[in-house]
Amino acid sequence: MHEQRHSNRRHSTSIDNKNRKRKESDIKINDSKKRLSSIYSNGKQEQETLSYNDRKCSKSEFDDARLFCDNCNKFYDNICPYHKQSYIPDKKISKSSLKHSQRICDLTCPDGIIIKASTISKAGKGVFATKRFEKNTFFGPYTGTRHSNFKSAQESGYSWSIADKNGKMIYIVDGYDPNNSNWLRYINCPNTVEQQNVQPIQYDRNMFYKTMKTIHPGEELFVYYGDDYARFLGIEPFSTETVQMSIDDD
Ligand SMILES: C[S@@+](CC[C@H](N)C(=O)[O-])C[C@H]1O[C@@H](n2cnc3c(N)ncnc32)[C@H](O)[C@@H]1O
Repeated sequence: MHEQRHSNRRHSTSIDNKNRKRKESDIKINDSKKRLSSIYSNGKQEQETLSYNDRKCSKSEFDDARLFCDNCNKFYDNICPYHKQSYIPDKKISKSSLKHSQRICDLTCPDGIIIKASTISKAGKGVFATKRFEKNTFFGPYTGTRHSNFKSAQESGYSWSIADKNGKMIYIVDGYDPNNSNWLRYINCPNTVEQQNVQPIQYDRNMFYKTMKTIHPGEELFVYYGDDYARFLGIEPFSTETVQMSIDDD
């Protein structure tokens, strides 16, 4: 799997180093968002102007610059030209207007998303829909501190690893810090395969979340963290190979 949820802890670097890295990663995230939103928000026009490739991709050819369409069961260089997909970016916030007690991640929820106590006992907070979201709606990207300290990622409980096409980790994105992360950090792991309604998609070196089915008002969002972390939470692993790279079998 390209995506792996790690259990536990943060790393430490100097403040300057941290700020510089944060700026660099902000630029990269913005590029990916622009790509995804230009593809999705302007889909019709893009379909005419961008060339897309409907060649089916094998696992070894996995390349996160392409997007998988569940309906066609194929990868495309850009948006699937046949099936509707949409992208909902985070709510924009002005850091200067933040009140003392506010945490940045809590303010990034887009319309139709709220954070409150999870339906899973002792799981803390979770994310709920207050309006309907269609299948194939993208959210994100997942934001956080970027580093490559596997051990600290393991201890954080809020980390995804971003991998190259050979499965080698490029970096970890760690949403542990509530002031350097977004609302996606609150999405819990489902206890059963039926509960799962969101899947992680690595696209353009960022982690996005995509709805796997229609989500109705009142429903909690759940993304499977992977077998290892499921075990850590005491959940019977049920890897359904839902990640982008692995839905390409005949
Ligand atoms: C990425 S955070 C999710 C947000 C977290 N609930 C919170 O309030 O900040 C992952 C942590 O949430 C809790 N969690 C997520 N899914 C869970 C589940 N199915 N059962 C128990 N705890 C869960 C665990 O403490 C886990 O380390």
